[in-house]
Amino acid sequence: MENRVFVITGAAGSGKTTVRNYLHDHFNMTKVITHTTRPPRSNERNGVDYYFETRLSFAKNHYLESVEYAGNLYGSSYEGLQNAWKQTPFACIVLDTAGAITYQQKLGTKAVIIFLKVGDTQELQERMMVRGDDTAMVAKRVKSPEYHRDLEMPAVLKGKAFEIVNQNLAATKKRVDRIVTTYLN
Ligand SMILES: Nc1ncnc2c1ncn2[C@@H]1O[C@H](COP(=O)(O)OP(=O)(O)OP(=O)(O)O)[C@@H](O)[C@H]1O
Ligand SMILES: Nc1nc2c(ncn2[C@@H]2O[C@H](COP(=O)(O)O)[C@@H](O)[C@H]2O)c(=O)[nH]1
Repeated sequence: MENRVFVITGAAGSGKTTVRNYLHDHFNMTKVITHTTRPPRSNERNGVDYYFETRLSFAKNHYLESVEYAGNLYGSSYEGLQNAWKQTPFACIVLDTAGAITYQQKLGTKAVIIFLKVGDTQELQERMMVRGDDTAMVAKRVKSPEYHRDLEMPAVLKGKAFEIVNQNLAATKKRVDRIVTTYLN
C-alpha cells in the first residue's frame, strides 16, 4: 500500500481532532504529533496531543511547514511524518488550511486533504466552550484572521481536497469511511 497522510483541516472547533482520532481508532492510522508554543489545555498531554514548546525550543526543530495561528506557533516535522510511515502506511495529521496547502504542494497525491466545514460560527464557538476552552482564548481565537480564513476551503485546494460538512458526526464518519476506502489497495 502506498504511503499517504490524511490531512484534516478546517476552522477551530470544526471537529478536526475528533475525525483524526476516528482515523486512528477505526483505520489504525498513526497520528503525526505536531509542535506548538500554545499553552496546553487542561486535558492535553505533552507528546500525546502536541509537543509543547517554548519559542526557543520550537525554533530548534526542522519543519516541513510551520505557521503562526492566533498568536501561537505551530509546526509539523519531516521526522514526525517519516516515523509515522515507518509504523503504518497511512498516517493522519491535523493542520490549519495554510499547512494543508503546503502539504498538498509538497507531497502531492501522498497527502489526502479533508476540509471540515461548519457553516454556523455560533455553533463552532459553542463547541469550543463545551470542550472546556478558556473563554478568553476562545474570544482571542475568533477574532484572529486565521480563524476567519479557515471557515471556507481555500481556493487553491478546490478540486484537490474533500469537503465534509461536519454537522452530524455519524454522517461525517460514513463520508470519511468512503474516502479512506478508495485509498485501500
Ligand atoms: N459533528 C459534531 N457535532 C457536535 N459536536 C462535535 C461534532 N464534531 C466534533 N464535536 C465536538 O466539538 C468540539 C470541538 O471538536 P474538535 O476538538 O475535534 O475540533 P478541532 O477542529 O480539532 O478544534 P481546534 O482546531 O480548536 O483544536 C469537541 O468537543 C468535539 O467533541
Ligand atoms: N499548519 C499547522 N497547523 C497546525 C499544526 N498543529 C496544529 N495546527 C492547527 O492550528 C490550529 C490551532 O490549533 P489548536 O490546537 O490550538 O486549536 C488548528 O487549526 C490546528 O489544526 C501544525 O503543525 N501546522
